[in-house]
Amino acid sequence: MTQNRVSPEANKDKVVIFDTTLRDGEQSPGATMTHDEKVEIAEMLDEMGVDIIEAGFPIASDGDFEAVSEIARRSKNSVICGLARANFKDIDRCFEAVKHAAKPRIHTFIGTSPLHRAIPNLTMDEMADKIHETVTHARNLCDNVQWSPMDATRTEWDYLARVVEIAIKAGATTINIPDTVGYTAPRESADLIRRLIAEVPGADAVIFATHCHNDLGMATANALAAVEGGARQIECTINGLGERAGNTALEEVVMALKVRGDIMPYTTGIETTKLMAISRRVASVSGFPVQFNKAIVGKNAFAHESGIHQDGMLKNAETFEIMRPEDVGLSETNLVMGKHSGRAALRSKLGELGYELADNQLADVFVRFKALADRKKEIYDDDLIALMQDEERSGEDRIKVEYLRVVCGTEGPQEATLRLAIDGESVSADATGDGPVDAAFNAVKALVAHSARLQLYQVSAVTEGTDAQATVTVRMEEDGRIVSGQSADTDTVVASVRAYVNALNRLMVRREKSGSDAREIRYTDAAG
Ligand SMILES: CC(=O)SCCNC(=O)CCNC(=O)[C@H](O)C(C)(C)COP(=O)(O)OP(=O)(O)OC[C@H]1O[C@@H](n2cnc3c(N)ncnc32)[C@H](O)[C@@H]1OP(=O)(O)O
Ligand SMILES: CC(C)C(=O)C(=O)O
Ligand SMILES: [Mg+2]
Repeated sequence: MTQNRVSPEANKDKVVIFDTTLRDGEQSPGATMTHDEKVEIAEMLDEMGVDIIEAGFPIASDGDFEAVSEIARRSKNSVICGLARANFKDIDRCFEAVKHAAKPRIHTFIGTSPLHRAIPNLTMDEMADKIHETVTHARNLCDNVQWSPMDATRTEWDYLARVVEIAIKAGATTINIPDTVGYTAPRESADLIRRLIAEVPGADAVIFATHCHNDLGMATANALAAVEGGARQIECTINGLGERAGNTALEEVVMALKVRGDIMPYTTGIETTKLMAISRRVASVSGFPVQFNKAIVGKNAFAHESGIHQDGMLKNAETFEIMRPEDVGLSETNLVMGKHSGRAALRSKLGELGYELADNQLADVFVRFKALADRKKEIYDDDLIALMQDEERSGEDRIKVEYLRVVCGTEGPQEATLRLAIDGESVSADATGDGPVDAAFNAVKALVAHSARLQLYQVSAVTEGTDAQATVTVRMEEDGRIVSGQSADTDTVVASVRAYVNALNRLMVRREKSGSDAREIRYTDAAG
């Protein structure tokens, strides 16, 4: 493959990492991030060496446009890309946002498979013309243009080859081949890219990219197979976040290329020691916890419990570990934290976990840390992460939990007394319910009436033991807006109410963004 004009970093040995956590990742129902959260994640991606950040879909909303623009303005090394449909209005809006970056990219797409061609009701020829005129338009604005035939893996070969050639002739510099519905399999993925590169005129002048979804659990395998076939850009997300079952996970492809360089001799520019910190941050802001057995970044990815494994690990870690935990950012040192620890140890431990705090922030966190240490004998890394996440979530909130008391036992109904501060004003309510969580949630509803429906209530223990903190995730939907809230506490009911209130705070932000009255208080029986 010859070197690409606008991606000089891409060459036959280097795989360009294109992160779409802030665009495809954010399309996961409930994974909406705030403006500030997106800017922060983009800065982390830039610092860890991601080549291209797809920062959003600028035409989708003013909020998306502002976020892409600010990410573009702040970008240091990464190319900043925005998504646009195949029309001039989307493309112009996209360029307006990404043009602030030192290295902007427009990514325009259209569904080319028979199923997707039927939606706009275009003939093959009409769609081919549209592709030519929209890619030409994008290229007239920006010298870095990516084009995607959505649902490429279910598009007829002849038509796919034809439209890829049209896009290249019109000036696309990267051709992305999306497996939009996670339908392909590794051998097919490799063959498709190989054949496009071999048979489409002009293919050797552009970079081919792969964008895989995980519907059949093959997103990582398909992306790596595409690289074997000649793709030199992998589109992926942190923690594999994304539509339905998600996208290829960035941490998986990057570590697979690093660990198996013997059979896949390609490099990436990713600083892998930053993987854990960004994974935790994305889990926190998206409200999507990482599954315990997730490759690379799951809680159990480097944990060994059974005797034979522990014995092997003690004698030689390579017996049961193919990568070193420190290579993905897990700490080597083991500072034991508890009620006797001071600020210096706390600062050092939080630094290892990816949190750099100013003195005043440390002072606040220290108070909460001591309160937790009074209730819990040992404070594990996960406890500290949960505490930090709680601290960040409650910062700007309009509704705060001040006091909760619940009476529960064998004889129902259970009773809850709750005091909230809403915009600084304290309000209280008593409520009953079928169980302590139901009673407490009814008290929240009595104070902050709303029509959002509870979609998910999930509790998991952060660590072991009966004094473990519980992490609670609450997901709610109102008028098509889906929001998630999370919290952790040694008291499950307290964590539940804080998670519920966290979701309500996010709902208010979403209402503000969409122009509806954020203060509007509505009560319907459908609530919860
Ligand atoms: C596989 C993917 O990930 S594709 C990206 C998916 N991401 C998103 O959709 C998130 C952001 N989307 C949005 O906010 C909204 O859908 C908007 C603002 C883009 C459009 O909203 P609306 O104008 O209300 O349209 P709506 O969402 O109902 O339907 C999509 C429209 O886009 C058209 N469309 C879809 N893809 C394309 C495309 N690639 N090129 C041109 N038009 C397209 C559809 O035909 C439909 O057109 P119609 O309104 O004339 O029937
Ligand atoms: C917009 C495109 C690249 C996409 O996300 C998909 O096809 O999955
Ligand atoms: Mg996708």
